[in-house]
Amino acid sequence: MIAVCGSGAFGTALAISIAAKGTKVLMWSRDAEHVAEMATARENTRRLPGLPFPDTLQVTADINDIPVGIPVLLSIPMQKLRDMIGAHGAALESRPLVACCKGVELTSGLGPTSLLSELIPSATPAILTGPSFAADIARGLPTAVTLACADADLCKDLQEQLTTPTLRLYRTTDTTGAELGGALKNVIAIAAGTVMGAGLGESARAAIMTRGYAEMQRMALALGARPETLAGLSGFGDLTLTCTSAQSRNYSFGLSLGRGEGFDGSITVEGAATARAVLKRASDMQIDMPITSAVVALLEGHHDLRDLMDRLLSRPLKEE
Ligand SMILES: NC(=O)C1=CN([C@@H]2O[C@H](COP(=O)(O)OP(=O)(O)OC[C@H]3O[C@@H](n4cnc5c(N)ncnc54)[C@H](OP(=O)(O)O)[C@@H]3O)[C@@H](O)[C@H]2O)C=CC1
Ligand SMILES: O=C(CO)COP(=O)(O)O
Repeated sequence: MIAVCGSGAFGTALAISIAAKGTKVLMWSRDAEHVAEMATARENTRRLPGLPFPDTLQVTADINDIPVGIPVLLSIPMQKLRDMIGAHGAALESRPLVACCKGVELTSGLGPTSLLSELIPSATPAILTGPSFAADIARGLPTAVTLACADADLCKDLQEQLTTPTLRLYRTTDTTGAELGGALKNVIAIAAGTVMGAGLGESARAAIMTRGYAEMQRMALALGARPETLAGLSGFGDLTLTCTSAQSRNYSFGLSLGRGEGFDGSITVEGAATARAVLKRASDMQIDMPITSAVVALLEGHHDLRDLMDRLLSRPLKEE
């Protein structure tokens, strides 16, 4: 048995996929009304409509229903994870906790596994990340992602528990690389969407993706990530998906920015807060991140897009 905390699009998709192979899954949400709705409809009509729950998937609004010791997947947006643990951490002690979110916390500069280690030292943190849209996972379309956990034996055990016939997990002990890949690619996806929304063309997007990847590597390697993790599913793989599909909320947010249109503020766009958190860390460490810096400037309304493109294009010429 496993549990999933958070019944957003991603938590629900993982719960459906894992339950569909016969594993018992208990999904928790803080919202009792939503839980009652899901229990009756046997689907999550609010966040992932049209994808029915297998019989092995149950829902609860009481986190204490989660049995002691079983692995818990935490699918809560990065900037909300501290609040969620603050309110419910006592029920999550002494067990594997698999962060299923992508970002860097604005207030602390920590990624999901470091934050879990700080808040629940008795638990063993892991992270599940990589190129995967919730709807694709829930529909049973073929998907491959990275599972990272510093405890190699536990990582192997979790890999077996969480892999399904259509959701294939690769494992690594490099939690730093896996979580930074997932966090940083969202910032570059906003930039890629902006370029496309502004009609600057696919060549410009390819440049943003490639130089964005260079930026991701500079930051991640300086923080101890392994290059092969960045080149894998959680880094290059997710960068490719997120910068090229309008299914991505980060990319779509960028499209709206580029077109000068508004964007629904209730939609989870992890890259916006992460861009600010990463830029602060980068400037403390004196790491050059011009695309991240341009995204932050755009978000804060300090410069318009044309001005920012001119700045990027007029940087000193250098070796690749
Ligand atoms: N959607 C996708 O395709 C993918 C998403 N991810 C990642 O998964 C993470 C979650 O995204 P996603 O599921 O799409 O987000 P959603 O916006 O769909 O859902 C967020 C969920 O978190 C819950 N939540 C928010 N704040 C709290 C809190 N303080 N306490 C308890 N629960 C809380 C929400 O509950 P409530 O409804 O009550 O507000 C909701 O269930 C993100 O980091 C994202 O990057 C990764 C891969 C794919
Ligand atoms: O992380 C994702 C795909 O791997 C989902 O991206 P968005 O959060 O931009 O929708």
